[in-house]
Amino acid sequence: MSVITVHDKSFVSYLPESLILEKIKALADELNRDYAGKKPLFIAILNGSFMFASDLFKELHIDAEICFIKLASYKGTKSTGHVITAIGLDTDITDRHVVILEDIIDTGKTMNEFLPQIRNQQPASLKIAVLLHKPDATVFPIQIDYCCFSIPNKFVVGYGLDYDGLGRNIRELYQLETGPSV
Ligand SMILES: O=P(O)(O)OC[C@H]1O[C@H](OP(=O)(O)OP(=O)(O)O)[C@H](O)[C@@H]1O
Ligand SMILES: Nc1nc2[nH]cnc2c(=O)[nH]1
Repeated sequence: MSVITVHDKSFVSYLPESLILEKIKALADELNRDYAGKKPLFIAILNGSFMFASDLFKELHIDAEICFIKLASYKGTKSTGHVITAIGLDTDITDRHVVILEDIIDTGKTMNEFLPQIRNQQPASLKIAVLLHKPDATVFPIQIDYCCFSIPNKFVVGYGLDYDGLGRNIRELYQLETGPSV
């Protein structure tokens, strides 16, 4: 087990890159089957999902489009409770098969605030695919359609996820040594 320090906190190794990529490949296989002939539109939520979205999209072999929006609510290891849309949606999603890509659903607040905006635009279908889900931390009821890993309620960094701006470039996932995230 390796330990790293990011800012003032210690994190221990949790999910190796090989396992993350294996799960993403399995998810892509499922999406290739479920969305064949539907030309889905993937909406990736920046910043945290950039690595997940990139690795997943490379494994899709069907006709598919991707666009990006930027939502943010975390400061340090805690949710501020306010979800800010820093870059909004610039693509018409009416009658499109939409799949939202998120790195993590923790409290569920971000998704809970974003989903009504998407539903208002009447997509043909709407599904959510996440790399990580913390079921014990989720307080807003979100239906997650595709999930790579259910994880305990501990703050994680790496593979696109940050602690106060740092750690996104770490290839594997690390977990805070002690304590819950919120
Ligand atoms: O379920 P929740 O408790 O709302 O947490 C999930 C959100 O938190 C992270 O975003 P963050 O606000 O850290 O922004 P970032 O992606 O730019 O790091 C993550 O990317 C999700 O969007
Ligand atoms: N980096 C990071 N961002 C989050 N946003 C919500 N939960 C988390 C988490 O555990 N780690």
